[in-house]
Order: sequence, then C-alpha cells, then structure tokens
Amino acid sequence: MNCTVEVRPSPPVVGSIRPPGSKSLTNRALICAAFAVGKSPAVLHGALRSEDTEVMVAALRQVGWDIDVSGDGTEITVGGRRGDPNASTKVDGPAELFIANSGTTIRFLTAALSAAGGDYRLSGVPRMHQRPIGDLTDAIASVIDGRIVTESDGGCPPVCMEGRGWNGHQLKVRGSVSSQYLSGLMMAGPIAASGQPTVIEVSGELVSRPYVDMTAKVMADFGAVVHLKDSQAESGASTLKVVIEPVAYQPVEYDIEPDASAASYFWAAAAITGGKVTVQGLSPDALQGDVGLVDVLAQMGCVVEKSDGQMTVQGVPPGQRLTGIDVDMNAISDTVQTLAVVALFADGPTRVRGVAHNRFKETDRIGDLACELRKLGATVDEHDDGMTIHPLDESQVRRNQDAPPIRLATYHDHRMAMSLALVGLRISGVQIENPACTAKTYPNYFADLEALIGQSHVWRNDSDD
Ligand SMILES: O=C(O)C1=C[C@@H](OP(=O)(O)O)[C@@H](O)[C@H](O)C1
Ligand SMILES: C=C(OP(=O)(O)O)C(=O)O
Repeated sequence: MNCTVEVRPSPPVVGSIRPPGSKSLTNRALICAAFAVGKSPAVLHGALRSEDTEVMVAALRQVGWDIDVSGDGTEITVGGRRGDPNASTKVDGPAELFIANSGTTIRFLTAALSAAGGDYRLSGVPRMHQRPIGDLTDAIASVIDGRIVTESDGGCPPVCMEGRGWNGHQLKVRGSVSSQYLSGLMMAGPIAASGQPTVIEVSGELVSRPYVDMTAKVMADFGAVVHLKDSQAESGASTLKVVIEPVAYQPVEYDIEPDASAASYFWAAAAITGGKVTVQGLSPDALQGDVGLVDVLAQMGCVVEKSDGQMTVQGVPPGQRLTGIDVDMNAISDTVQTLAVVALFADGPTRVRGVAHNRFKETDRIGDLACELRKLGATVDEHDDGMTIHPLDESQVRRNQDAPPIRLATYHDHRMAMSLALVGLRISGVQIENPACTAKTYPNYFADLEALIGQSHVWRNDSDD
C-alpha cells in the first residue's frame, strides 16, 4: 500500500487552533513524575499521546510503574513503582525496552535508569541505531557503579547497562550533537542517591539551549533544586555548569503547554497564504523555545501578535512576497523544515545557520530536506551547518494543474511530512508519501490541518500504485 496525502491550493488560511500537548514537556514530566517520592500519584494534564510518549509510558510500565492514561490520552496518572524493576522481563538478562525512534525517551531513560540502578537494554528502529548516544553513555560510564555500553558503530544504540546506580557526582558531557544528553543527566541528578549535589559540566558547544532551560524549569516544578551557571571562558566561549541539589522530586499536578513545534506548521500556513492563524495556549514566555519561530517569521515580513495565552501570525497580502533572511536556528532547530517551506515563497534566498546537529535527527534534516525541496524545482545549497534556500519563481509556483504530480518522500520523519505538506497550499499536485509518520508526535495532524483549511483542500490517496 502506497498512501499519500495531497494538500490543495487554498485561499488565505484564517483560523485558530490549539495543538496537542508538547512532546518535550510530556516526556520530561513523565520522568520527574515516575521518580517522585511521596504517597499520592503525580498527575499530568494536557499531555501528548503519540508514538514518542507512548514508548516512554510503555517502557516505564514494563519496568514496574503503575501509569494510568485517560481515554483521550491527555491525563496521565503516574503512581509508584512495584516490585523488582527487572522482574517483568528478566529471566537471565536485562529488561529489553523498545524505544522506536524517540530521542528524548532513549536519552532521558538511559540517564534516569542508570542513576536508579538495574539491568536494561534499550533499542529502537534501525534509524535509532544510527543516532549517536555515546557522549551520554561516556558521561554515565564515569559515575555508574556498574557498566554501560553501546552496541552500534559510532556510539549508537542499543544501550546496555547493569549497575547499582551512580557512585560519583561530578560529570562532564559534550553538548554539540544533542542537548538531550545534558537534559537526561540533569533529570537523573535527583534520582542518584549520592547524598551530594550532582555537578555537570558541559564541554564545548551546547546546541538547542532552550531545551536545557526547559529541563531545569520542569525539574523545579516537580520540587527539584537546580542551578544553571553560565560563564565565559578565557577564549570567549560560553560554558555551562549545572548543579543539582540532592532533593527528591515531588508528585505534583502538572499542566503541559501545547506543542510549539507543532504550532509552527499552522503559523507557516498563514505566512505562505497571506492568511492569519492564531495558536491558542502558547505565550511569548512559553517553556518551549520553538515559539521563537514567530520572531523569525516577523523578520520575513509577517505581522505577529503575542498575548498571554495565544500567538497569531499574519502573512503578507497575496501578490506580495515575504523577505528572504539570514538566520541562526541553533536554538529552534525543529522548526528548520517549517521555515524552509516558507522560504520557497520569499523574494530572495534564506540562509539557515547553526544547525549541523539536524543531521542526527529522524533523518538527515539538511541533506534529505534539500533533496525534497529540489524536487519542487528549488535551488538549495547545502552547508555544513545548514542550507540556503532560493525561492521558487512564479512559473514554478503556478504549475499547470494537469502536470504530473510531484511526490515528496518523508524518510519516516514526522516533521518532513508536516512541513512539506504545506507546499500544497500554494502549488498544485504535491503529494506527500507515508503521511502516517506524523504519528511520532502528532497523530491527528492531517485531520487538524483539514479542520483549519477546509476539507476540500486535503485529499488522501489510499490506493496501491
Ligand atoms: O530535549 C528535547 O525535548 C528536544 C531537544 C531537541 O533535540 P537536540 O538537543 O538533539 O537538538 C529537539 O530536536 C527534540 O525534538 C526535543
Ligand atoms: C528530533 C526530534 O525528536 P527526538 O530527538 O526526540 O527523536 C523531533 O521531534 O523533531
């Protein structure tokens, strides 16, 4: 079966939407809730139900946690852990945890479980076994009372560990490939029962910084005590040290913001059609750095309205073009694919910098993204740290409706599907392969898009061909 979705050219998209809960906040809250010490359960409100959160819930349940998920998936009650952590799966070996392709789940769980102790093997889909985790396991190896190893080349999962928790409390970790290693270690701090503060130093560059601030905030909301200490090295480079006091997580009631990366697609729909879309539930001071995409769209000429509880993007009137820009997206790298689609309809090239780490995500989000944009006729220059997208000219935008369809591949990458589908709002005949891959973070994406832009603009082809 070769299913595709085609979004059809639309008049200016005007409307309002509340995306589902944040993946990053849901998976952080699940870790803090699971390791909370107290009699009452922790309760998460507004949580995301998707593949990435389901693998987290399933893994925690598998190793003993009592977790109740409401029918619609938005309320999660996390009770205590029962019995021997390895009892449900252990015969002679480790508990085998399948993590699919969820970077947050494998990085956060590896760190947390290593601090708690036990015998585990964490594996995933083939792409997961190409996504590096060695910087994290090296850091853990320096403190674990036991052993931790990776099984694939280049320090990639499966991860195998056996131990009795951490017997050290000072760690160093590299942050240039992913911030998730540091976030994982931070969340493990209150779990490691060393009775001393855990001190984590980041060596070298740290990418995706807003996610580290998010981690500190969620930990604090669950009762942990975290200090982030930024300083300037003599070379001028900034360095970060994190100190986590030996204070346990508390079971709390926790509200989760809508997902800001998911919101990016709806703002982009307004930007490229000259429409106006309000995303509800997000404010300029949201915990998710990805709300910063609205400022990038403002640089391109969109009008942005921010208030407490909603953020609106209005595109330029039909007939006018957005402005091509030069932008560092290191802090908001999950929105690069969204911006790349917007850049196709600008008046000049857009240079995206600072996202070399995008090559290690669900797919190579520089090379594979460039490849798909070129199928539309765009000129795209690849750089080590990003790309330059040259806009389409009018004849490429106004394709003849009878021209053969352009099929865009999605590489099992939810963000490839969600962003590239938006091209269809302006260009006819653009078909998106394997749209079901949005299930990783947004199973209802196409239904929600359809509700926003109107049913007649989304066409599904479920036939064999
Ligand atoms: O900590 C998090 O929740 C995330 C951090 C980012 O990863 P990197 O730090 O690898 O850029 C981001 O891409 C991912 O979707 C979620
Ligand atoms: C990179 C992503 O996810 P993860 O690293 O958590 O798999 C993403 O959701 O875009």
